[in-house]
Amino acid sequence: MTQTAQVEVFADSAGLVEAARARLVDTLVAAQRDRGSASVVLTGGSNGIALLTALRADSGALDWSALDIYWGDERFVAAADDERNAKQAFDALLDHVPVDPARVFEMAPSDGAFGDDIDAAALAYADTLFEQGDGAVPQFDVHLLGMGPEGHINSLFPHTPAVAETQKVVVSVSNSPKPPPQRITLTLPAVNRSHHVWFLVAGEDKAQAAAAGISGADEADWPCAGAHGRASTVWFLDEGAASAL
Ligand SMILES: O=C(O)[C@H](O)[C@@H](O)[C@H](O)[C@H](O)COP(=O)(O)O
Repeated sequence: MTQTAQVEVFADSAGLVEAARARLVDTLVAAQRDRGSASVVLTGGSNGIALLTALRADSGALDWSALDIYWGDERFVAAADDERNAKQAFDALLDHVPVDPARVFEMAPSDGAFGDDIDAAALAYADTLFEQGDGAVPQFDVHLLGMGPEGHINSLFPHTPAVAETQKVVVSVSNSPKPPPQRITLTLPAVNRSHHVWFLVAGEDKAQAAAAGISGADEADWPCAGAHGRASTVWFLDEGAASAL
């Protein structure tokens, strides 16, 4: 069932990142205690990566070896390209903590197993999700989301086929309005399998999108409005991003 969004406002981006870090550790540790393992979907962007840097410094009682790690979207570039969300995540965190490599599920790069066939790479990620979820997208414990000023989340941009997708759980995007143009992204039906969906949003330029997302605008206009966790939807905002609420 979709819950009402919770809104948490902090003085600055450092404050929201630290609050999200602490709550993420608590949520994942609780899932590991209850089920033996936990799962998280990572996001790119400055706040998403700052959260990973913070986790490297303090991950409390989190058992890194019992954590499944996914990505909500990826720039379809070469594996070594600094634009790649996964590369940034390895640099900030994953190269420095004892994750189980078999539990880290990256989207393919443009020089990987599928070469430049972005549709095959997107299909392969859907297969990975179905394998891990026994035939359905896993019910992720936490799906983290950054957000652009026009309300995009993952690589779901306003008024695009990707944000309107209702069947496929992973799609390719070949003309992203924000570079790089080629991306792979989870769709809203996949995001919305998550127990918790948490937005990490800072800056006054995001205020209108945050207000639209929180008040339940049309997701074609504001893709952020279409993402909901089954147990919680939390907006971690700084004062600038909260200024239009
Ligand atoms: O290429 C992209 O699409 C961006 O990386 C984007 O998805 C990012 O996550 C958000 O724009 C939030 O970014 P900030 O956290 O830096 O505001």
